[in-house]
Amino acid sequence: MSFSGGRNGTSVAHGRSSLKAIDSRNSTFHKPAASHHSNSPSSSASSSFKSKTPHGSASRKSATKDGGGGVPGRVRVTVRLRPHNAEEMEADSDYAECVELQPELKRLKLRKNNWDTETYEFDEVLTEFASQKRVYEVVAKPVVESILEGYNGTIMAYGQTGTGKTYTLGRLGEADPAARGIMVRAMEDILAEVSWETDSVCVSYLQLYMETIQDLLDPSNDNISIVEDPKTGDVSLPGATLVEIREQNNFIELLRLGAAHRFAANTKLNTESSRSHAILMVQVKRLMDERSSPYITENGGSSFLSKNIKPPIVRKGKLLVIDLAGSERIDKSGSEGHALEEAKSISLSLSALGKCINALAENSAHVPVRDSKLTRLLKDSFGGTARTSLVVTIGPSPRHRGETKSTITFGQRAMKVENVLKLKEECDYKSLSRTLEVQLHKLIEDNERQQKAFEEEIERGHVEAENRISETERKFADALEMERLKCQKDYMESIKKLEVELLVSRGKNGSAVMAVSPKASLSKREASSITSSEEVSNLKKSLERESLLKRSAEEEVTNLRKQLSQSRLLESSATSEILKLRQLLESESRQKEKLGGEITILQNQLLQLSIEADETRRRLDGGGSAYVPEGLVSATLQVRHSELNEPEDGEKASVAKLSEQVGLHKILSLLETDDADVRIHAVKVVANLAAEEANQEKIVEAGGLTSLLNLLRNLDDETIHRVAAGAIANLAMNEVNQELIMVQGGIRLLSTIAANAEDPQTLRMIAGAIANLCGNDKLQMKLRAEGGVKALLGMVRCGHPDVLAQVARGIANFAKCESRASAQGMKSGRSLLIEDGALPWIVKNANTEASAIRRHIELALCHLAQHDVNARDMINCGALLELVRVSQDCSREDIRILARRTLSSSPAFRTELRRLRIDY
Ligand SMILES: Nc1ncnc2c1ncn2[C@@H]1O[C@H](COP(=O)(O)OP(=O)(O)OP(=O)(O)O)[C@@H](O)[C@H]1O
Repeated sequence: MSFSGGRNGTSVAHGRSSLKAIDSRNSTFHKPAASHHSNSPSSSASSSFKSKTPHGSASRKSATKDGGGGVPGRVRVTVRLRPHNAEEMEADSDYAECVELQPELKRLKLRKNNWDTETYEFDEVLTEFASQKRVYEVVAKPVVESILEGYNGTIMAYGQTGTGKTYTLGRLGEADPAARGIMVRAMEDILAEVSWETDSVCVSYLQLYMETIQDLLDPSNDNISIVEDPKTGDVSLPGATLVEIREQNNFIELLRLGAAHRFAANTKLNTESSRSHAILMVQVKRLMDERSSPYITENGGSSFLSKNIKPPIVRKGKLLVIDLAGSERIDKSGSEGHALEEAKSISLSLSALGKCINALAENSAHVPVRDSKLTRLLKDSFGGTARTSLVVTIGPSPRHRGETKSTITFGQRAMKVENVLKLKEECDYKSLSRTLEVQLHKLIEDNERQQKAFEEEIERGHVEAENRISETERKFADALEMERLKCQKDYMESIKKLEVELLVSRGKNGSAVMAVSPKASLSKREASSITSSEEVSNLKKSLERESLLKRSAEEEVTNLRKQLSQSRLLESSATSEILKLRQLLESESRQKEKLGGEITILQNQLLQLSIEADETRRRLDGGGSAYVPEGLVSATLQVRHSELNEPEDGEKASVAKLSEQVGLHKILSLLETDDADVRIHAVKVVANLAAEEANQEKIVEAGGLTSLLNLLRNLDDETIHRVAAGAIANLAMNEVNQELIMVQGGIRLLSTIAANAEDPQTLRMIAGAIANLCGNDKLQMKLRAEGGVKALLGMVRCGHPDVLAQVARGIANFAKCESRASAQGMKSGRSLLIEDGALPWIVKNANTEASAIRRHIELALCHLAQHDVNARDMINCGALLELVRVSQDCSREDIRILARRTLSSSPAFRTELRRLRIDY
């Protein structure tokens, strides 16, 4: 809460930057520093913040960003009135409405007694006709929007058993989607906003029963402890089941499971009453800016880590939706045995909550947060740095006026509690490190793959070049060898030829020398020499050709050698590239190691923090008195529930005090004093005391009623008449007193005074008193015989709307008792009201503008119409047509239904309506 916060003038802890600056002892149990008042936290937030996130763009209405300073506001309180239930319809029609709502003025009027009301203002006032959608929008939507932006928020329902807390928060709306409650609608809005790639939504559902926290999703887990971070003040329940929600259906399933496990014990007040506080905890984690995720840039196929590595920002919002157990007083719950223990435990935790709220509202230095588990759980979620919305639920029944008043007072106090919203934002180093690690692995793998491919490529080129060289060399050697062999062969053949030719020429020459002339022998020699020189020149040519071939082969070899050296160069440059890649890899590994080191440091810090948290928790558990002085704790325990819940208004408190100090007998004795001023004052005091149900019996027992009737009888003083009639009207709320008033001739007396009085206030009191008596079945005949009905009808001459409202109430009560008596066979014949001439006035006023008058008359018409003996009179004076109008136009559905039922069950009405051709 800040139920935490800093001492006045000390700023509250928030965010990472404040971690070191906050001393854990001072950071708890104090009122937040800011004291701005704002009627509407949501409006102040919307004007103060423009958050730019991938999720919440600037267009979002309530986008908020506190820039570290926090958003001032206060707890927002809405009051919701439950419609009458069937039992109240039956039992309460004797009484005036207890509560009147003015939603347009955001006001609630609570009836103090027959003629007096108290007015309260709330942030919103929701009538019994408010739809569940409207309730969600008013109570919960601003809180849900805050959660999505990284704030803590709480929505809590407080009120007497059976006033609609679970209806408001927990309805699943499966049969009728319009009936979906706040829990279901809140999750719908959350799921519509979050992104599944980056965000998460987790839910726990718990109940706090008899000071133990139990897991509604796993009932065997029934003693969950509350853990509080000593530095940030964050409260968590590490033992609770945490379920990640991605689909609304899964959430509904969880709610259904939780509701089935919720412990419910019957009490006299409500057979389905919840005896535990139900707590739904929704944790929303959102990645705020996708651009701030690790900067890994793809660049032409090769990747590298940017120098600017920023951790992603994560915002964490925690929503608590709390359906408190019924707030009724222990004595009123009628519990015994185990149920009494339950009621005490509920009372203890609600008292503790009330005390914390009182302390916060009064800006007190100490907020007694440790008095109950409920307040410890709410420490970081009520007021303080969280946005808080409280819906107080009330019922319409005047019989529970005391509880309704207590609920309203609780709500009024809560409206004074300030909050200073704080953003729950942190850097996600873990996810950064995870992402970097993944990226690093990817880079290493990429590099290894590329290096391998490159090496393979080079190897392939190398082998290919070698193959080509050896092939060329082999070809060249073959060609050379062939050429050499050919040359050799040609040469040998030429030599052989020459030798043969030489031999031939020698043989010829010898014989010729002997046979022919020397001249002929010479010319033959010359011819042979010419042939040889031709052959030599041929040989030379062929040698030259061979030389040319050899040279071109040599050139080819040189070329191939060049190619080989080029490919060797290529290989060495590839090797240096590989070297560079290896270096890059090494530097990336170093970077990874460095990050690993940082992560280890952070983990150590985390460990250190959790050790400190454990120690602090141990200290707190072992000796809470370090924070809450012993005396305060025991004093707190002694404070009674009633003291806390109902700080009385000045006048009532002083009257109660006076009565305590002076004594009731003494005050009543002053009614008979001769001093007129003292007497009037005493009558006023008695009237005020009589407004409280608890005093009514005591006053009558001590003879107060007799004294008041004597005053009316004996004094002709208008003020005395007015105030004494008021006191008698209050006493007439009690059934036993009603009989005593009759026995002591009260009706005749009141009727006589009414006949002569002109003052509308005096008439209003008398009409109020008679109207109360009209609701008593046993007194019907006597009341009428002593002129009560006539007196009541006579008072309409005054025309004042307050008097007319009381007259109408009396008539409705009387008609209801008559109708009941007729149904039980205890009465026959037409209504005494009709006999006494009430019908024309009823018809005339049945459609009046004043709702207080109209509602009673509409009820009276329905009661009169129940019995066919009244039908003829009703038809004759136009009451039937009014009844038809009521069955169609009445703003209250229950009355419309009653009128319709009455019309269709009466044969006389049916015949008449057929005759008139009126559909109903
Ligand atoms: N606004 C409403 N409109 C119609 N019916 C309502 C409304 N509020 C409550 N009810 C009905 O009143 C009854 C009691 O309501 P609910 O159980 O919500 O009260 P509660 O305050 O949660 O009681 P408890 O403290 O015992 O849990 C239920 O039957 C419910 O349907």
